[in-house]
Amino acid sequence: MSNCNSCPSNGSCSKDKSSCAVENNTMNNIKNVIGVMSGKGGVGKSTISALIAKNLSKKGYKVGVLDADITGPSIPRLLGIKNEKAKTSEQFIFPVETKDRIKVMSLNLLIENENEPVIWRGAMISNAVKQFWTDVLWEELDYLIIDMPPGTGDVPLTVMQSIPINGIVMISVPQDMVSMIVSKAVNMVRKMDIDIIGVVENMSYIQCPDCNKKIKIFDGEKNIEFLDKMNLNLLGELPMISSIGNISINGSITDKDTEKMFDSIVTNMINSMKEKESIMQ
Ligand SMILES: Nc1ncnc2c1ncn2[C@@H]1O[C@H](COP(=O)(O)OP(=O)(O)OP(=O)(O)O)[C@@H](O)[C@H]1O
Repeated sequence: MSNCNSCPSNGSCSKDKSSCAVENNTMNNIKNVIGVMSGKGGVGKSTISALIAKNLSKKGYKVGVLDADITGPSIPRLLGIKNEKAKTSEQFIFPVETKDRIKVMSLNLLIENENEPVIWRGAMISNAVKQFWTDVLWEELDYLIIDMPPGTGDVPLTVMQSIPINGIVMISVPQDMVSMIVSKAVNMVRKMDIDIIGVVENMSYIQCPDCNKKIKIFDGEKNIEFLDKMNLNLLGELPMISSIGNISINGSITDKDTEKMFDSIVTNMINSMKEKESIMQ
């Protein structure tokens, strides 16, 4: 199945073919693969992966989400899939499609009871992620969003080695931004020769519901210095707000201001990818 012609990185890849560990499924034609990553857990990586997919789909793109967070799979719930299960044949695994036509693959769509924990060793988890790339029939997609496992361990490494990721969106919270945790994740991605599209600063501030004053809980200035030093592009900031925290219940961001902010983050992401693509050509 290994085939450079069907690889989303074809044309922008500097790897020697013999050292490439990526197996592509020739039945799929995926134009862009975006990994959503964070240095540590709980910062909003899955929530933002789901929201990026929804926004891209609303913009008219064909979108898929691969939930590579095998031991903490929250993508189906965030995208409103409650009871559906993925079907399989001898050759393929078929993704479940949401109401807004987003194709989704997650371990929770393959197991009987979503409350059962996945008590697997690292190698099994890595194999499941690889299969989500090689065996799932994604067909034609403009964007495949990968909700990466948190941190810089074995599974994120396997994802980066076995899936041709075009770029990473790094999620951080302001307190973390200046810490070595984000630096570690950024350096790992760069060592793997993968582009960092930019950073989304989540839970950046809260807003007073009465006077609309923005309240920054953490000191933000050092974050700008940090981004500069690391040569990172800030795609945007998001408040800590119930309309983001409740998307699995409401199905989408319910207030216009936050929706606008999110829309501009996704537009920045698309433009940044296009810019880098045109530089490489
Ligand atoms: N901007 C936000 N405002 C309010 N709540 C948020 C926001 N972003 C994320 N949350 C909430 O924070 C919690 C953690 O989010 P999420 O599960 O997306 O993080 P994660 O980084 O993917 O975690 P994990 O490492 O467990 O996969 C969730 O309860 C989510 O609803």
